[in-house]
Amino acid sequence: MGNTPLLQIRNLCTSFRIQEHYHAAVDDVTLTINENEVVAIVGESGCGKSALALSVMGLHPKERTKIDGKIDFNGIDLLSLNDQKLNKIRGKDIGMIFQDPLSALNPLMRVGKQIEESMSYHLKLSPSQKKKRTLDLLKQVGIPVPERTYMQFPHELSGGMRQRIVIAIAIACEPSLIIADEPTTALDVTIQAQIMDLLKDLQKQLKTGIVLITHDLGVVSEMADRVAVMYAGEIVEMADVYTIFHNPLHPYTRSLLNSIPSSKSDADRLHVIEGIVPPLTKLPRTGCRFKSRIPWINQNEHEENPVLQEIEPNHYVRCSCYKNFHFPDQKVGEQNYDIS
Ligand SMILES: Nc1ncnc2c1ncn2[C@@H]1O[C@H](COP(=O)(O)OP(=O)(O)OP(=O)(O)O)[C@@H](O)[C@H]1O
Repeated sequence: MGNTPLLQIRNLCTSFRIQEHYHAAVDDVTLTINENEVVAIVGESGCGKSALALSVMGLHPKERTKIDGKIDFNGIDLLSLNDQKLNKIRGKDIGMIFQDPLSALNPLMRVGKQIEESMSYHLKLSPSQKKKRTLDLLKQVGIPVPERTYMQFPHELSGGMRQRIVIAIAIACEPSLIIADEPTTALDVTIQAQIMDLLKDLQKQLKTGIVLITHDLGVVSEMADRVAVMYAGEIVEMADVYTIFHNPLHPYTRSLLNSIPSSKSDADRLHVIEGIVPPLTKLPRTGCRFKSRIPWINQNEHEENPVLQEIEPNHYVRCSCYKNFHFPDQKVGEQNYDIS
């Protein structure tokens, strides 16, 4: 993992127009992804993960979206680019992998041609060079008989195989950054693990930076170098993956960790905070946004204007409510996570 910044997101606010007002789904997010680094963005549904990713890729509908802040990719200010210039970067320098491989692929085009198409747009290769590279890519993403799959249509492939094709397209131009938004959510559990293993291997080979968006902390522990935990549009905790798993501080992070299925005792399951992320129009915009989900905590434990504070080197937490936080059936200071 290098320390050269690849993507620098500064004070990003992404707001959507709902009726006549704009509501921020991403609210003042600052985050850096270094070269060859995997940064996971985690949080429940509706916390703003996809809104953040789509902002980086410039894929929000312009007429209903307002984006403020700065997104710097390799020294290029992405927010200042028009679609034509963004298209030159998307798919070439930034690869994308979305949740649903079927909707990411063209149902009417053979798999081989789809991979070649992305290369045609960005690379100057002869038809035979493109075909050779496509077959190599199919092999690289674990397709057993590349020559056959080259000629197949997406509907002839399983979900896992389709996601492998999407990954082949994402890496076709050897991007320095991949944005993977819930890359395995739509797949069977056994296939999920295979796809994550593939992504992990490719990341090591290609030394690509990855923004990995997921609500699955199991996936995070396998793959991420650093983790940003988002709640209600804000980052509430950010640290390296070891710290997040061994010394989580924000109540929301502690609760998410206890919601990981497998190997959790019944007691841990109790320590999962009830409720959901409020819809955009009902998000609290002042104070600690998590306050309403932990009503048993004394009001004066929360800060009036919580900001992300670096409480130890490279470990950031928002709001002082983490300090004396406990789950309802716990004593203050009692840990609910495995620190072995
Ligand atoms: N284009 C849009 N117009 C209006 N509201 C939107 C739009 N896109 C997202 N939202 C809202 O913004 C909030 C954040 O959504 P987002 O999709 O980023 O969440 P998420 O954390 O990625 O969740 P999921 O895992 O379900 O995709 C949600 O309340 C969502 O309803």
